[in-house]
Amino acid sequence: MIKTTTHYNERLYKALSQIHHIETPQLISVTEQMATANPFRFYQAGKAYQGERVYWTSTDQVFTLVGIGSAYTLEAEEDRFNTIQQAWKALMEEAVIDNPYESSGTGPVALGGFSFDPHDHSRTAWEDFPDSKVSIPMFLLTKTESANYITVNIMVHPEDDIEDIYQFVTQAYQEFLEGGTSIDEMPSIIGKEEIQPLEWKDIVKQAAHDIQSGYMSKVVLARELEVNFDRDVNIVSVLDALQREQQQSYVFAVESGDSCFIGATPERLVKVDNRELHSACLAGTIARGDTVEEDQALGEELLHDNKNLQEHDFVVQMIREAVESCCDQVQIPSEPVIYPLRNLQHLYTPVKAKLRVGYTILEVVEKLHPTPALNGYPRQEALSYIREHEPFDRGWYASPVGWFDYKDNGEFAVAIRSGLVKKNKTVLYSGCGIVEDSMPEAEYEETAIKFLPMLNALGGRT
Ligand SMILES: C=C(O[C@H]1C=CC=C(C(=O)O)[C@@H]1O)C(=O)O
Ligand SMILES: [Mg+2]
Repeated sequence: MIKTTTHYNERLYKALSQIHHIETPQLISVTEQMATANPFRFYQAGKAYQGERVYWTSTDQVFTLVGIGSAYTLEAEEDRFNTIQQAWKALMEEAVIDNPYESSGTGPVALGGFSFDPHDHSRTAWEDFPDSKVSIPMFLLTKTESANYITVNIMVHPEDDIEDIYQFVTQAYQEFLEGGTSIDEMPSIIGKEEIQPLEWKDIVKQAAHDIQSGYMSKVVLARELEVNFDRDVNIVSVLDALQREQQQSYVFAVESGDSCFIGATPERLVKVDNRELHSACLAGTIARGDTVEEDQALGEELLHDNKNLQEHDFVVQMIREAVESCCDQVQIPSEPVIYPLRNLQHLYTPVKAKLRVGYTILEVVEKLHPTPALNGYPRQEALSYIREHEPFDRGWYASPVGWFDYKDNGEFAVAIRSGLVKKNKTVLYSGCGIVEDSMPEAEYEETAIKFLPMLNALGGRT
């Protein structure tokens, strides 16, 4: 249980009292430090806000955000990154913020993400997820290595009664802090189906051929795996399993309407902390070995394999170009290293730089997305190819998912190794980089391994 203090209620009341005769809605945000906090219990306690919860933890698993409810939601279709940035800026200029803490990710924070391709509107499964959606949660838990914080955000409207809001928030707050119930058991899998695997191999063959003829240099092609359960999927138990099993990965869940987009991705798009920028190139894959020797031999093979080095190199080239256009002191090692995960190992090149004054994290996201790790190279040719040949809408798969705060710090991951959960049905996504030497069967096997993190967490290991 988390203990709150009277002091906090006083600060909340004081912040609310600062609102007099407003003509437009205004955000109030009050942050308090907590002695202890359990992110899963906090998430579970927010059950009444199902459809408006977000979970996020960084790859080192020492930074976690849990958002419950929505004080305000920003969505945009046209010029989506810029439109959201402008709306956010306007909202922050008017906001009443009481946050005595320095920690990034406290105070007003927006959590959410974007679709892969706003020009692909063959939605179907993705009707709950617009092209962009970030929310400022009503209740935000921020857990860092050394401290826990709770931020309450409230949008006050001109006609609102301050006393009513105060009563509502303090009561809801107390209920939250009591914590949720224990984690439910996972339901059982009753059916599992790979969607059109043979057709997918044909598309891969065709793509390798089109690359050899010079249409483009690389394209990432994905496929789907449908999993059905005897009852509704319990999001917290999947998060719990992902977090235990997938070290070195961002574990996330974004609920929207009746659906939840969930996964454990190793791929960072960008992190900005006090203008220090980190990005990553992660592409090129091989299996893990059964013994240490076999594992190392596979790693060595990957580090010298031309096909995988090529897949990786397109990512490095493009990210370098994007980062150099908005940063100084860009540092990118000339050779990749191995990034080991539970089920596979990748080629990895870290990127570090100093973000120039005047650039926001969303501007960087716009420049970087989609990288050739999930799209291809050149960008437009690969995007058109995916639109034309992949027989489904990617929705938010392979897209930026993350957060940013009012001090312009934030982090976005690339949401791969993920799936869309809707009640008792889940669709998983897995893709791989096709270059001129790609072999359909080997790429098929690679996507099969990439399904495993989600499949295992759902209880579907065979
Ligand atoms: C597109 C995916 O992986 C990308 C990230 C790392 C390695 C990849 C590869 O080797 O093909 C992919 O580019 C996915 O997992 O769905
Ligand atoms: Mg690959």
